[in-house]
Amino acid sequence: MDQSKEQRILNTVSYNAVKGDPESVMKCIDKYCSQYEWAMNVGDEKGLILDKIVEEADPSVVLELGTYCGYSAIRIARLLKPKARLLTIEFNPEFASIAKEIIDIAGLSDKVTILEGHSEDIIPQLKKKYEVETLDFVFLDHWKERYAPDTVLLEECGLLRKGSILLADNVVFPGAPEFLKYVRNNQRFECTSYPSHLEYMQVEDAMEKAVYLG
Ligand SMILES: CNc1ncnc2c1ncn2[C@@H]1O[C@H](/C=C/CNC(=O)c2cc(-c3ccc(F)cc3)cc(O)c2O)[C@H](F)[C@H]1O
Ligand SMILES: [Mg+2]
Repeated sequence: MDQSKEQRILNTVSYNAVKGDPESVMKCIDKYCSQYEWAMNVGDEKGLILDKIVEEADPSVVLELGTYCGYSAIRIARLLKPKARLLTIEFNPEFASIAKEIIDIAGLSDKVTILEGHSEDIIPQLKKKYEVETLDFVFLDHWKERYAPDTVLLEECGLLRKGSILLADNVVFPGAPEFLKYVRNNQRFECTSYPSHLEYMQVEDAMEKAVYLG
């Protein structure tokens, strides 16, 4: 049976990237996905916005929803201070195993833990099973209609504290209208829009930052 697109992305990374160099892994994926096969990585344009927001936040505990091939996990983890860690949730076993290998090639396995399963099952386990107190930063990039319910779940589970930052990809395309409605009409969140473009395309997109005010 011929390989999946995600397997081909792993092949190009393992063949062309410099082991232990996150930047070269990112470049390799961006080059492949802009020249050969489009894939839903946050990409280099929105990635730069993500970088700035992560650097400004300098988070110790990060949660990502939707690992996919691990591109944004690498993008975030490469900026984290030594003791900081990133937990990323992925329910597709093929994607989880490909992401694990790509994150390992980037040399970031000590900072990144892939939690295999459904966000709505794993989020309630973060405190007890994964020793999380509260989350400093959450990157939402999974199924778009799950952004809002999972935000409510994070709050209900006591995982957000004053100043916790939520950053959501694709709020324009494919779009996350319920999420935008929820956070923008909620005085417990301070929202900022970051207009950009869909990864590797000219199509308009944006990311939304929602800071939890407690
Ligand atoms: C719902 N709970 C989940 N728990 C754990 N893993 C999950 C969960 N839900 C999904 N996953 C996991 O998270 C990933 C899903 C990412 C979804 N992303 C997109 O759809 C998405 C789509 C486009 C896009 C743009 C234009 C176009 F023409 C077609 C597509 C662009 C983007 O940047 C995206 O992020 C993964 F695949 C899935 O297993
Ligand atoms: Mg996305």
